[in-house]
Amino acid sequence: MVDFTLKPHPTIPKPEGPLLVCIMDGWGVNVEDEYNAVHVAETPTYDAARKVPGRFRSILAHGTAVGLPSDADMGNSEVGHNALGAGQVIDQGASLVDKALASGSIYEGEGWAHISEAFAENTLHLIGLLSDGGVHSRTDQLFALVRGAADRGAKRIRVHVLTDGRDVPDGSSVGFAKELEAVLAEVRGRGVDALIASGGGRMCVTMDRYEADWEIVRRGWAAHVLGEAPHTFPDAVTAITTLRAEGSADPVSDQWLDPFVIVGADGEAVGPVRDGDAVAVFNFRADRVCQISKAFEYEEFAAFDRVRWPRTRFVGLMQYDGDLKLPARFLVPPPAISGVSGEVLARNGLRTFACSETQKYGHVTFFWNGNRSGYFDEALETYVEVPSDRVPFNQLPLMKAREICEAGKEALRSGRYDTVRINFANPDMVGHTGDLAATVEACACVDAAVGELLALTDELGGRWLLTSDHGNADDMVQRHKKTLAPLRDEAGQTVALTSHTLAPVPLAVGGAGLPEGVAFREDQPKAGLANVAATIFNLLGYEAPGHMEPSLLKA
Ligand SMILES: O=C(O)[C@@H](CO)OP(=O)(O)O
Ligand SMILES: [Mn+2]
Ligand SMILES: [Mn+2]
Repeated sequence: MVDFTLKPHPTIPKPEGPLLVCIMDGWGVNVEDEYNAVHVAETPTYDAARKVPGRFRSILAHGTAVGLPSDADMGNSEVGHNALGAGQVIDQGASLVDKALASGSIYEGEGWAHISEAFAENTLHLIGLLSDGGVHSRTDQLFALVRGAADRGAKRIRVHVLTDGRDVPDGSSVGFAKELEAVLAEVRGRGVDALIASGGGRMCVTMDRYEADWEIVRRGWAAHVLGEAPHTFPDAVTAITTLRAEGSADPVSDQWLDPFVIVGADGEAVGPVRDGDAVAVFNFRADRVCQISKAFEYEEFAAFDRVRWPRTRFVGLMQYDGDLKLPARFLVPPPAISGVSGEVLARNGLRTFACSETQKYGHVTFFWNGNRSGYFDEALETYVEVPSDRVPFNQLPLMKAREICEAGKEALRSGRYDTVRINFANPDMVGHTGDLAATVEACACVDAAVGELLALTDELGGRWLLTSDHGNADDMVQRHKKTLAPLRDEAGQTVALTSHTLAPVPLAVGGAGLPEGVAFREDQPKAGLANVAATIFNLLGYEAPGHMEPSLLKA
């Protein structure tokens, strides 16, 4: 049972001004070389914070420290914000799916029973991100599901693939498509009619998030469900290699492949979705599959014209939104995240302001609150979303940092909030483009905006905590596994790294209202993101709640 009562801290008094909590998304602490955009950028705010003895350290943001299956797993926004907001290390989706596959329990639940009703007479469609990145999905889990369905009576399987190049190297989607083809050939050998049916790049097709651009989802619906796309191909490997060479994005990459449909010798799409079919989304992470789930599941739906809405047996690999019960049926129960800091604050009458731009809006609200889409107490909380641009973000590395900064300042000045929580998306979203120069600019923009927020917090006699959710901008080049030397292509150019990194992230505290003796303790060298929530309670003048990982402050 969670005890929600907050007790005053014995030595740290409540602050006179507000507490600013600032997340610089994708800002890691890493080797300081020319490929580290954080290091290359002009960052006077960050540099000053780093110099204060006892008030700067790094914390772990990847692997088992944040509930991922292994320490080879890079961190990501979902697990990062879950850990930051909950103050607990929670077994995350990827781990839960691994366990359910290993024990076979995935085949015993209501979700599997629901889809397996369609196996004898209809088609099972599997839709999701095709890579081993482990952020949204993993190919080994997809392959297990294909084989598991074939073993359990599925007669016809169609896979709809979203190419990655963001959590894994650009160009790797060809290899993943080949691996999937081999698994499908294997089950065809057992008499199952199994094919890849459609696909497209994850940033262009289906995997929009937080309703940034429904057109992305509409393109996916057209390809997966209606069997319609601007490009048709006889197979997925041909589709991906051809579109990589000739697609319409500039530059074309796995992330931005146009939608495509696989057609048979007769020119007909091999796998549109029909009434009575089963559809399973095989991503475990929620944000980028909520919208496609709504399109399948909701009878009332106005986001785009579906043209045709097949009545399907729909499941998610997990339930993606517990408040919305979306989707109603799922293969693996999602992590139970309770006693999160947002709820503790609300139950104690403390007032919260949270803000980011669309791309990260759900990160500082939904993920922060343990995957809950609503408020704990609307009277005490204000959430503000600044609409994101709809361009590849290296074109506009400033993104919405100015608008977010202004919204944050207004909230700080208003005196209406005990905590003001801000996420700056730039280092992460620009880092994912692989464009080093633009990412350097992104880091500088964020540093400047953070500088203004810290200065105002000081002026108001407040306190601040500066951190991140995982690395990204801190390493922008793919490296030789052993020597760590940058990889180069045939032309001698270094090969960009578009993914997150395994780097730890900064944690800095300060503010004119922070009593002098407050500093980080030295006995928690392995601390991670889950230690931040308790630290925040201390900064607010309270003892850390007992169910959370310990605070990192001594006072
Ligand atoms: O863009 C995303 O979906 C992921 C990377 O796959 O990034 P983040 O975890 O930072 O949201
Ligand atoms: Mn992130
Ligand atoms: Mn990211």
